[in-house]
Formats: sequence, C-alpha cells, structure tokens
Amino acid sequence: MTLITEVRLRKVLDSRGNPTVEADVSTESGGFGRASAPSGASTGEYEAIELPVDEAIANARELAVPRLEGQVYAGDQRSVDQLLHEADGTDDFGEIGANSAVAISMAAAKAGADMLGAPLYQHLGGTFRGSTYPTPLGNVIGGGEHASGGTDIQEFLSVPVGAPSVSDAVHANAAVHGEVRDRLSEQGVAAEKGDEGAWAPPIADSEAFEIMAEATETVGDEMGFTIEIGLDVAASELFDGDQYQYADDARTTDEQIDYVADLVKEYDLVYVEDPLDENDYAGFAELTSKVGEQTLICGDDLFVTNTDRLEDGIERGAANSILVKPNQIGTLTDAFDAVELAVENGYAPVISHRSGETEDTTIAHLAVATAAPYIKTGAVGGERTAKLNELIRIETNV
Ligand SMILES: C=C(OP(=O)(O)O)C(=O)O
Ligand SMILES: [Mg+2]
Repeated sequence: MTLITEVRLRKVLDSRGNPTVEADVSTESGGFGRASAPSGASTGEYEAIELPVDEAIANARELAVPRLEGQVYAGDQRSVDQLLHEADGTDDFGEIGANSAVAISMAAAKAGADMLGAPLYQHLGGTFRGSTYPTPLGNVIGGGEHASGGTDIQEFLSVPVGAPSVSDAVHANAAVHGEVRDRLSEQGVAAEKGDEGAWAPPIADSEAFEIMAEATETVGDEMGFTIEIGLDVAASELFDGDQYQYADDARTTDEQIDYVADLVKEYDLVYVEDPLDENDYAGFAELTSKVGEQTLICGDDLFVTNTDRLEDGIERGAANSILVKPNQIGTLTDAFDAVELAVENGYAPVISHRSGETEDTTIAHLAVATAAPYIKTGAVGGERTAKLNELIRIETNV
C-alpha cells in the first residue's frame, strides 16, 4: 500500500550554495521517495511563491504534513497535490511555499514509484512511455542574471537535433561546451562559468553567435549529425518598461521583434525562449506569426507553467512552445496539466531545470513520462549531469 505514513522536511544546499527544501516521503509498506526543490534567479513575475527555506519548512510542517500523513496514498498523485493546495489555501503557494510543495509532490511520486517497483517515468507516464526521449538543450554560453559580465542574452543553447540517441545528444552538448572553451582560449578570452555551468565570457552577443555557429558545426561534423542553435533571451530582464536595454544598444518592442526574427533567419535558430517581456502577449503573437513556422517561440516567464496563462497565450497565438518548471507552479499535477494543455494545442512542451539546482533527477523522468520533445538542463556540472546521466540510464535500461 502506498498510504503515506511520514513526511520529513530538511534544509539542504543547492548548486549556488543556497539553502533549499528536501522532502522524504515514506509509505505504509516501506516505499520511500526523496526530492528537493530547485530555485530560479531570473524568475517570472507570476511564478508561485518561493518562501525563505526555514519559513517554508515550518509552515509546511504545520499546515501540510498532518493532512498528508495517514490520509493519502503516494501512488495517487492528484490527491497528494490536491491536499497540498488545500493545506496552503492560496493560489500561489504563498503559505507553505512552492519550494516545500514541489519537494513533497516529487518525493511522493518517487515513493509511489518505489512501491510499484517501477521507474518514476513509468509510474508518471504509464507503461507505454519510455521509447521517446527529449532532445537536450545545452546551455554553453551565457550571462544575464546567471553571470555578471557575460552576454546580454541569458543562454546560448546547443541543440543536437540530428542526434540518433539521448546519449549522443548529451555528449554532443558537452563537446560543444568544450569547443567553445577552446575557441575562447585561442582568442585569449578568459571566461568564468555562470550558474548553470555555461561559459560567461565578456564578449558581445554578436561574437557569441559566431562562436556558437563554429562550435556547433565543428562538433556536428565530428559526430556526424546536425547541431543547431537555440536561445533563452530572458527578455524580461532586459526590459526597462519601455525598451530592451542591451550593453551597446536599446531596442523598442518593434525593433526587438525584428532583431529576434533576423537572428532566427541568420543563425537558423530552432528555439527562442522569452524573446519579449513576460507581459507582452501581443509581441509574442507578432513574433510567432513572423517566424513560428521556422522555430519554436517558447514562453518561460510568459507562462510560468500556469495553465491560465497558457490559455491566454493559446487564445492570442502567443508562442508555440512552453517551458515547464515544476517549481514555478508547485506540484507535478500542475506541471502535467500544463504539458497536456500545451500538447492538445500544438505547443511544444520543454521540461526545464532552474539555475539553482540539486542532484534531483525528477525532471528527466518527467520529460520521458510526457514524451516531451525537449529538456533544458544544462550541459556540464554535477547537478546538470545528474539529469543528463539519468536520461542516458533510462534510455539504455529499457
Ligand atoms: C532556467 C532559467 O533560469 P532561472 O532558473 O534562473 O529562471 C530560465 O530562465 O530558463
Ligand atoms: Mg528562461
């Protein structure tokens, strides 16, 4: 039986060295699941609330844990997540914190899988899932909120669209990361790494595009398949309420739309996340109508994994893809619902990590469980490779 008998919460470290919430869920017949909450830096205005960790843990212990222990089955994910919502009582997890909620939600799913003796992706997605794997989007050059002194565009992503397997794709992204390092050092550019392990060199975005084009082509030729380029512009961080402020330029909304549309054409971009401010549905719709046939226009801060915001986007034709971050919305059920609504409406779901991460691998399973076409979880670094290696394990064990 998967009746939850105990929920334990503790404070652990994330990859930035900040405290975060870890949850352990135990069930009546000995099932066990452990999960921890990630944390964003370039967070969307409409995300569920991440409370200070001590507060999140204390409030969840008081309000949520007594409603879960002895009351609900870990295998019944919708009921677990419904109880988390009821215990919280707000619509943004403002009482127990989305950090406590998501850790408990994911730990319960793992306890349910443990009792069933099934891999997590199979428990979440059903027995017919496990034969479709996501293409990993690998962050190899970046800046923005993830590294001071780096590029204006937050993430330049390696996208190994032609890779014959997840394993090849994961190794390709790591190779592109290495190729970028070699090119930067040939040019005498010293680069630190940002929060997600991407190089954060003090170069102009235009130079980053050139290095990306060369590095993806070199590695693609070596590995024998096509590697394209994607971006997370994280444009809300550039928008000052009037214009998009770049180091050497300022762009109006119309200019930003033209700039991104030109980049899509010039660099054959296959993926562009948050090209416009998180409140600009109209701008997203205009850009999507211009280049949506050629590329994915993905809403991260725009949609914040929230089905209400996604419905608004669908109505207006804003974007054709959604980033799915479970901690933006607080439970796996809500994340699943966002994926389903997206797929029903032809929007590509992209399962994603946060810039602050832990060794937790739930998102790798979520991507396989939902047959999501893409996962964004970095290219190198232990908390990133935890997910990438889990994908390889899932692929090679079936
Ligand atoms: C992963 C991202 O960064 P953060 O976690 O800082 O929001 C992102 O913006 O897509
Ligand atoms: Mg983003």
